[in-house]
Amino acid sequence: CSRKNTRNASLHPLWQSPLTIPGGTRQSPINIQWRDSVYDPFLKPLKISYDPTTCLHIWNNGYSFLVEFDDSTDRSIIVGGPLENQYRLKQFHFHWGAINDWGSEHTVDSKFYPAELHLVHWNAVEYPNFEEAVMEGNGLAVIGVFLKLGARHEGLQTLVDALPAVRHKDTVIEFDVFDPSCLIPSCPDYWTYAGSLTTPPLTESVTWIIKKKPIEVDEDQLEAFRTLLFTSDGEEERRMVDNFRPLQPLMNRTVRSSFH
Ligand SMILES: C[C@H](CNC(=O)c1ccc(S(N)(=O)=O)cc1)Cn1ccc2ccccc21
Ligand SMILES: [Zn+2]
Repeated sequence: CSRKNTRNASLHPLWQSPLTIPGGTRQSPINIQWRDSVYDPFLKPLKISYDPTTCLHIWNNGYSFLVEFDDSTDRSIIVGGPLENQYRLKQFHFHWGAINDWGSEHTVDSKFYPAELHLVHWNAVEYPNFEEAVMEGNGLAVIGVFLKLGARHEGLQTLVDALPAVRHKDTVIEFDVFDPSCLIPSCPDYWTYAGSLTTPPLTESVTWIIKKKPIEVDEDQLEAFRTLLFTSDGEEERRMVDNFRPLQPLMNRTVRSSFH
C-alpha cells in the first residue's frame, strides 16, 4: 500500500506538510530507482571504524530515539566511499511505521521497508563542530540501512531492551558501550547521492550513503520501537510511529551505485 495524502493527517505535525523548503534542489528522502542509478567505478569501499567506548547515551528527542557518541576526537569515523574527507560519528537513530508496510524514509523501486537506520557523521576535517557542518554542502554524511522483517537481530536487542527507559520525549539513559557497526550489513554495496536532513532545518548538507542490503529484525523488535511516545511524561500519549518524511523530488540529481 502506498502512502496516501490521507495518511499525512495522521503524521506527526513535523511531517504533515511536504515540508519543501523554498529553492530546495537536493532534498531527502528520495525513491532510488535501481535501473536509473549509475555505476561509478571510481567509488571507493566505505571504511568504517567505530570505537564502542565512544557511546554516551540513548535519548528520546520527540522525533525518534537516538544513540549519541563522543565526537570530540576521531575515534569513531568513516572514510572512503564517495567522501573526500573522514567524517566523525555523532549519533544514530531510526525511522519506522505504524505497520510493517511502510516506515523507511528512502524507498527502492518504490518499495518501502518497515524501518530505516541513519548513522549521522560530520566533516571534522573542514568544520569546527557539528552545528557548523550542518550548514555546509559537504558537512554531513549519513549511512542509511534498511530494516526488513525476519530473524531477531541480537545486536539491536541491546537497544530494544533500553527503550522502556526512554519511552517519553526528553528522557535519556546512559549507554556505555555499543558498537553500531553490528547494525551495518557486511555487503559493501551502496547507493550514494547529494541530499538533505529529513527533519528541520532540512539543510542540504548530507552526502547520503544507502546500503543496498537490509538488516533483518523481528516483529517484536519493530513493535518495541512503536511503544515509544512523541509526548513527554504527563502529556496525552501519542505513539511514536510514522516518523518519516514524505518522498522528495529527485530534480537534477543522479544516484550513483558502488556496484554493477
Ligand atoms: C540540525 C540539528 C538537529 N538535527 C539533526 O542533527 C539531524 C540529523 C540527521 C537527520 S536525518 N534524518 O536526515 O538523518 C535529521 C536531523 C540541530 N541543529 C544544529 C544546528 C542547527 C541550526 C538550525 C537548526 C537546528 C540545528
Ligand atoms: Zn534520520
